[in-house]
Amino acid sequence: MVVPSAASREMAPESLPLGIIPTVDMSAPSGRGELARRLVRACAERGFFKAVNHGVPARAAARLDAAASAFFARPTQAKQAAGPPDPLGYGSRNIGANGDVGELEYLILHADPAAVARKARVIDAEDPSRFSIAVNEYVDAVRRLACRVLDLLGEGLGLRDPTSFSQLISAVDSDSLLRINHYPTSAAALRGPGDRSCTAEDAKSGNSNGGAKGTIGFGEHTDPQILSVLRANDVDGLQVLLPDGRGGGGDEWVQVPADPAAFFINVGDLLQALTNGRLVSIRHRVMASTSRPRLSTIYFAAPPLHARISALPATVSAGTPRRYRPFTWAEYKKAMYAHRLSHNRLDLFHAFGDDDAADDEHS
Ligand SMILES: C=C1C[C@]23C[C@@]1(O)CC[C@H]2[C@@]12CC[C@H](O)[C@@](C)(C(=O)O1)[C@H]2[C@@H]3C(=O)O
Ligand SMILES: O=C(O)CCC(=O)C(=O)O
Ligand SMILES: [Fe+2]
Repeated sequence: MVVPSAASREMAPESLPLGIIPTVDMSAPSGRGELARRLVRACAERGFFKAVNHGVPARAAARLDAAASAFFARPTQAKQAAGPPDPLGYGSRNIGANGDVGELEYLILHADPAAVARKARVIDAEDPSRFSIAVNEYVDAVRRLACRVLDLLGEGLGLRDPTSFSQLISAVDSDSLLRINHYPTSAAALRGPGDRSCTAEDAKSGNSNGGAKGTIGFGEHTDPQILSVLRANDVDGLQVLLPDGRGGGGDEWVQVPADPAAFFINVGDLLQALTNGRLVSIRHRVMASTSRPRLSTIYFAAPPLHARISALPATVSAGTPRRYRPFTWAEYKKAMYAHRLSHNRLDLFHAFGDDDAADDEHS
């Protein structure tokens, strides 16, 4: 386990070394070109970065947190009216439908305002529009941030159309989600009699319901979508797996120090496929805290279900043949829901020597 030093937490000018946890100043003090290059470096070498001066109003974040905290403070029975997750809705401990368990409760919402309005009726029966307004305002702000990041990545990668990625997530029928996770201090509050907590060792061995130390809040996985935009309160817990050679000495879990004013942005599986592996979808997990509850919100920026995901021409060459066969997001989602959280889903879509010419940039 690597705990970054205070120096690596400080904001670095765009040209300085990345550091274990790259920090990117989205106000572009060194110019747009430098910002685009730094984002590409961070997403290619780490798969994630911490965004500061990101432009998301603190008021939008505070309003959403207040609405979420009010929901999680409700009696269990009232919360269950918004579940079970199908896969949208309220869930507790069970993650997905394949036996994964974590020490959390959560809400998964489709980011579309009509879907939010429908769910708001059971989430805040007293004043559904209060909940919808908080979610819609927040989603608008984080979608804008995600689009800015994707456009800069498109520029930095030299795409023929640098807006190719952001177009996918801003389509009216985009399948983006908002997930709000609540990790209570007393995990026992979520468990029934006889249930045990899930440890890092259990999660590794596929048995996510064991005992002992190092309790897993949310087991290791990659995010399947294009880009994930995460914000959490001041409670640590998020860890990322730095692949061999990047942290020095083998794969290593790195603790990401909490910063409620920042966003933590990671590459999803689809962006790895669209860039032919140039940008990497990083494995991450959350360890449960024993002292204070953690509240986190993640916007998963996704394309429409029918979108065809195929490596963009700028990322395919004779020396770098296509790594994944083209697929639709609907096809990928089907595979993802059929597997455990920790499964390497992109492996299911390997091209195996198929080095056809790349498709058009608009998939
Ligand atoms: C075990 C599962 C939960 C998950 C769907 C899956 O079958 C595999 C991917 C999981 C994940 C991880 C990132 C997001 O939190 C999530 C909403 C997603 O899109 O993929 C979850 C899914 C879920 O909790 O439904
Ligand atoms: O709750 C968190 O901080 C991250 C959880 C996560 O990775 C996810 O929901 O996909
Ligand atoms: Fe995740």
